[in-house]
Amino acid sequence: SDTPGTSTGHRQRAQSSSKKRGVALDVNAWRGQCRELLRRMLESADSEPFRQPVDLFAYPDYRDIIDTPMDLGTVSETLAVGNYENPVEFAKDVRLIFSNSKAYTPNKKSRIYSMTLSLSAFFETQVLPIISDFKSALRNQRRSRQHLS
Ligand SMILES: COCCNC(=O)N1CCN(C(=O)c2ccco2)CC1
Repeated sequence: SDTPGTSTGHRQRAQSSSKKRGVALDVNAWRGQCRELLRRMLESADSEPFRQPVDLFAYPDYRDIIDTPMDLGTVSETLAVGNYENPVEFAKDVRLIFSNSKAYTPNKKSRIYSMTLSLSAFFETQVLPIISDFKSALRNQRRSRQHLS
């Protein structure tokens, strides 16, 4: 229950504080969060077919069907060298891995495709808060910069 008689008054808000609603709105937090999400995906057995590019000698028709190959190793490298500007770009590449698998699979009961389904279900639950926290941080940053202009 509220402490009786407490007044909120005119609390001084530290200018530099970017904390709102208890969430540290850090526009750069997404990168470490995505790196950690990738690490957890790579430790899962379900990611085994998706850690490296597809072997075109093992799957000679792969490029007849798939225009833009993608794999978790490539995503990790792109993230590490700073070539994603935000978590939405990162998620787009990871989702490409799953859509490629769905497009290539000869049937929906294939073992590798079933691994895609469980890995993507895990990914989507984990990436959602990373993207929404980033978008909040961006709104907060623009709001605080706007009053400076
Ligand atoms: C050990 O991993 C080597 C690289 N990966 C690889 O060769 N793959 C993964 C991608 N892929 C499929 O998504 C698929 C769907 C149905 C059958 O395959 C084709 C096979």
